[in-house]
Amino acid sequence: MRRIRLLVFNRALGVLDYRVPEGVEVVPGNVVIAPLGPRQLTGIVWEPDRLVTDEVPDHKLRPIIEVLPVPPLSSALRRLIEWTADYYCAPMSSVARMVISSGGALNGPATMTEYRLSGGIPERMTPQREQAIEALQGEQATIRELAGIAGVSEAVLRGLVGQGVIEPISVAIDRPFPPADPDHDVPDLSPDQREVADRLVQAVEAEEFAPFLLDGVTGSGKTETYFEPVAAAIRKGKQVLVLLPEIALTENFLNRFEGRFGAAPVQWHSSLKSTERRRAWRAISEGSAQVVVGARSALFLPYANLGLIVVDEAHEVSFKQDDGVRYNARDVSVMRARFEGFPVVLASATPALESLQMAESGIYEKLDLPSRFGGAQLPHIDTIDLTEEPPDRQRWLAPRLVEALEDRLAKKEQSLLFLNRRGYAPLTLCRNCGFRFQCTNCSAWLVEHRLSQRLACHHCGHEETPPATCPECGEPDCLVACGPGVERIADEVRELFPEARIAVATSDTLNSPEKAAEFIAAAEAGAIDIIIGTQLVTKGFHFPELTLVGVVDADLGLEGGDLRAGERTYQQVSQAAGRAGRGAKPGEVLIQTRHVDAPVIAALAEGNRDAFYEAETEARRYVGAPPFGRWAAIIISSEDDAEARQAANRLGDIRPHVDDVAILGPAPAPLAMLRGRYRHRFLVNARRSANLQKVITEWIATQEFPPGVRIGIDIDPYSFV
Ligand SMILES: Nc1ncnc2c1ncn2[C@@H]1O[C@H](COP(=O)(O)OP(=O)(O)OP(=O)(O)O)[C@@H](O)[C@H]1O
Ligand SMILES: [Zn+2]
Repeated sequence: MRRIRLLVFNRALGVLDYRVPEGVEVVPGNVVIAPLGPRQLTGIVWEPDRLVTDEVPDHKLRPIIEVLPVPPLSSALRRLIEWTADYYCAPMSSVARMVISSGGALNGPATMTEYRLSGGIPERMTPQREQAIEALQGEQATIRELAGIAGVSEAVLRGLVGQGVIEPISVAIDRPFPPADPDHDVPDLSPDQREVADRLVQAVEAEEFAPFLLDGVTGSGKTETYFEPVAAAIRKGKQVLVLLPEIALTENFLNRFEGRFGAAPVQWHSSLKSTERRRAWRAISEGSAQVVVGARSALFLPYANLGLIVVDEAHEVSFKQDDGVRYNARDVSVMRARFEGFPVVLASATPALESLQMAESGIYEKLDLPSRFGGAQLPHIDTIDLTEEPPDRQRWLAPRLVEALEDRLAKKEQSLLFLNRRGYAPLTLCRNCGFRFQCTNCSAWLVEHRLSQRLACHHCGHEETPPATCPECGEPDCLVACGPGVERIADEVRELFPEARIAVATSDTLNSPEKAAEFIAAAEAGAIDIIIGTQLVTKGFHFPELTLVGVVDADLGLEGGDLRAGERTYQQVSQAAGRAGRGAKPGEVLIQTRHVDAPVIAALAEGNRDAFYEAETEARRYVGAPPFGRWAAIIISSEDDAEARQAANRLGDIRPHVDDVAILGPAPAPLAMLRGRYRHRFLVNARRSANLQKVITEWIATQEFPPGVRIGIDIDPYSFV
């Protein structure tokens, strides 16, 4: 009688015991199918002593149905799942689901049908058929892809299939990825780059846990530098994961990767088709995927043989997941490297204070690239005090910034205007009665998007068409836009410089890898004079002709009760500034602000990074914020406000009184309603000595909540809404 314990992908079911039938081999980490009533469920075999459950007597155990044909999850990965669940107060099943993130991959090898020319000739030739036959010589793909290649409709090709001119071929879906060649095109590194690269290569060869902070100024060539340890890992037959914060960056990265290694890496992100997902998942789990580049979700995949993780732009907020398992991929990367015993590189020009602190206390090894590659200079930075040099009425660009733009246009150089606000205007109101357009599901204003002619909520995605009359007072043509978004800045630029070629770059306009690639190609080819963009364009891009960066509103991020506002502003503005003057010509940055004396702005203006970090460190030490203490946010939400408030108050009444842990609240969350749910919040501030997770889990566990109430726990939060 062999009993096994399963972690199943259903939080309510949790942990279940089963019997292994005669002749079936099972080891911990196997993914299996088991019966539950009339249904079937998927589970992972776990060590029984690490998962507690009420034991079912032997005679009641049902046999599992099948062991799925995928490699068992390694014990290191199982430990990572446990650690992540514990640290982020999340159910293990939810973490495990991020590992098994392609249902299709679990079913073993599969085939699909592709088509190619058979050599036959159609009974009747038409111009389109002729065109197709000519274009498809030597091609093999799906009908849809072939239609794209030939520039004819799918119907034309189906007609040719009917006549046997095009024939179906069965191919394995999971065909191998082209191999990367570590010696394909090795760059000449600068002496600084060489030193850093050598140290990292050495660490890869040592095959031991080693965390690095690669601290290099914008344009220092961090990518070329970390490609060397990537090459070293490939030579050793180890897999590599490169995490990028944004899908828009992938295209740029892919080109550089292909140039260096002669083949594209394996990609992992949310826009993959399900066949691409399963192909990638299987290659990753079997070890044939050498280098994977992906968004944060790539971190939990079951790599057979990982030997290096690089987290590029490691300070980026997008590594933090804000729903489901609220993990930070930067921090979990370090844990994964530790469990599996390999180096991890956090690369950034503006590291998180936490990362710098780890380096200072000797836990991370710090590697520096203090100057730009190829002799390019860091840009000259200046502030524009909007209280002294204001723009004209209903304008947002101060005269000095307009002059600078004009100057670049005359010199045929590129400019970038950075404003971290999508759409046309963040608020629309009625001139007659003052009515403000608000989201019906959230306590947030609707943002006008003029290009797509809609009012949109940036929190829940709710959209409306702007009405012709005010919904409150019925007055026609009375709506006014308040404040600027990037679209409005674009209008202003168009009016000022009708001849300029401009591009708006946001997640609305660059919403697919193809569109991002098109934008990058146009910008690199000098086909854009002025780029107007959100934080999306501040990271990673390298446009050599770009010599002017205008920060339209540096104060924007400083508003509100965000505990990380200072750091985020510093990072965003420096990253934006970092796009200027990366080529031969020097760069200039103009920062528009109303608070020239604010420490962040002053540090930015002086280009004095240390001053900013010192001030921020002191401020954090004073309030016990990370890295000196820890924060957690607990959000209690319900569709019924009274229910949410009562649940929060009851929880508040029984709050634990523990040394070193302060529990603030409950209070309505800054975003008091989100997606139709009312939200009340506790903020927990703990010293490092306290066991924050234990205090929170035990506290929450003492209460039963009505079914409509949800409790969200966010450890080390980045979002304070
Ligand atoms: N050793 C090298 N040989 C040739 N070109 C290089 C080398 N190192 C860097 N470059 C080039 O210099 C430019 C800047 O490098 P890269 O974009 O990697 O900088 P970065 O440090 O990532 O900057 P950021 O933090 O701003 O993204 C790129 O065009 C890159 O191809
Ligand atoms: Zn909304």
